Amino acid sequence: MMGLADDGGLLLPESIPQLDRTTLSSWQDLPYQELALRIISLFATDIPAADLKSLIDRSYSTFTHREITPVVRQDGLYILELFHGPTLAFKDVALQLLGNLFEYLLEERGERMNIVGATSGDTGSAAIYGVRGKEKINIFIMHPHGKTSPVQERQMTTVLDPNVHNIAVRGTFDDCQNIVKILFNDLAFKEEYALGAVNSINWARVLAQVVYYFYAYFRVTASCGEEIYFSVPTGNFGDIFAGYVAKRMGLPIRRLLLATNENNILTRFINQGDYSLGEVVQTVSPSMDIQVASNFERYLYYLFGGDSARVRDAFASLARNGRIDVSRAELATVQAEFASRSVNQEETIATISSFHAQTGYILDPHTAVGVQAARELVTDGTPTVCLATAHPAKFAEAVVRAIGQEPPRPAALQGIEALPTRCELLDADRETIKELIRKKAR
Ligand SMILES: Cc1ncc(COP(=O)(O)O)c(C=O)c1O
Ligand SMILES: N[C@@H](CCOP(=O)(O)O)C(=O)O
Repeated sequence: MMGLADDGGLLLPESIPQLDRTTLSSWQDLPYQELALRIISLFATDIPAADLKSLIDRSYSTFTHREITPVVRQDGLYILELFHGPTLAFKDVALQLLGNLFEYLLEERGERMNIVGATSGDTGSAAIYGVRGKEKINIFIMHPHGKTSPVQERQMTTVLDPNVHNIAVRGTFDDCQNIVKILFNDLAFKEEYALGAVNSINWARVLAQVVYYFYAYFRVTASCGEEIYFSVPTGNFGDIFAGYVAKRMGLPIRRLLLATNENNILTRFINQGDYSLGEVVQTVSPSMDIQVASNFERYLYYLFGGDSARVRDAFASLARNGRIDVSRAELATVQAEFASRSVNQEETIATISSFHAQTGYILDPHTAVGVQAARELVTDGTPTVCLATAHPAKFAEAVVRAIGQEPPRPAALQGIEALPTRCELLDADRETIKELIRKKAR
């Protein structure tokens, strides 16, 4: 419920449960909701099992596929479709649940909450759909003005419920995320306005995303013990960090393949140990146009052997010198756990095109980044699951460039251009955003 810890750091569980082969085998055939209950219960020990079950069932009843996150086989790869929720991106898997968890806990405590979030396109609409119309919740979402896809922007700004406030910020996603962190670090403001977080700084977001790594693993392996790869298109390091948690819990993942677009700070880190900030580049996979990968801090905690003081020093160094350094031995650990490729826009468009030509399947540009990275990195025949993080209809322009035709539009997007919108255009300035929250908070 608190989002960031009071010292400005990200929260983690005290310990990560370890699963043995027998437990894993007994989960092999569970439906998604049942599996979610088993995994989330290991962490959410303060919510009675019957309540958690009903929250999970309600959250996934809004998905249009009965399997919630089905896996399909295409061109020798397994595609984990994470876009069957209300806003057609993987964020729905966590945010449908988070909206209901917030409502449940606020009701229990007799409290209200003002959510403040940042989005490069997908978190925003998924969070808005997760909490729209909820009595005790107000939501403020900042997106970088003109830098999301047109569909992403409309999915947010056409929601007119009185508890929803969209802010187009003159700046980048990093500016928006920075303002969120500044507001959460202003403890007096955080307390006065009861701020809540929907970004992956909220541990519950990561936890809900852990589930589909298990679900996909069980779909593509015959027995527990076989090792596989996951290829994850990455921006804020949240989704792939969920995979890392699954691996630490004992899921047999040989390596996580981290795929970036031209905003490749994480690829440079994994391949050369170079974590140095650059300028944000606008690409055809806009949701990954991020330099400061928020969850990287969580990974560093484990890489540094649980030494929080070193994590704090690393981020002080980032603020001072624009870079974080690790030792050779630590880099070797990183490279044993991850492999990485940066895929540029031309390659992304070419991947959508060639994949479509070979299979008839249309990839969205973010998924295409992950597919291309997998094609380059997997040379040993190990089964590989590529996370399909969004539906291609959210990024029609890029798809048309690649295959010369629009992807089919799901019902959720029909007529969205004709709907009225509401949004405020503001500077990337903390005081301006605070002022708006003061005016609209309930
Ligand atoms: C469609 C899509 N793919 C990939 C990503 C990257 O995920 P993460 O920021 O968790 O690394 C995002 C943004 O979060 C996204 O919206
Ligand atoms: N790509 C994200 C950026 C925010 O990431 P989050 O996972 O921390 O919420 C988006 O689409 O908004």
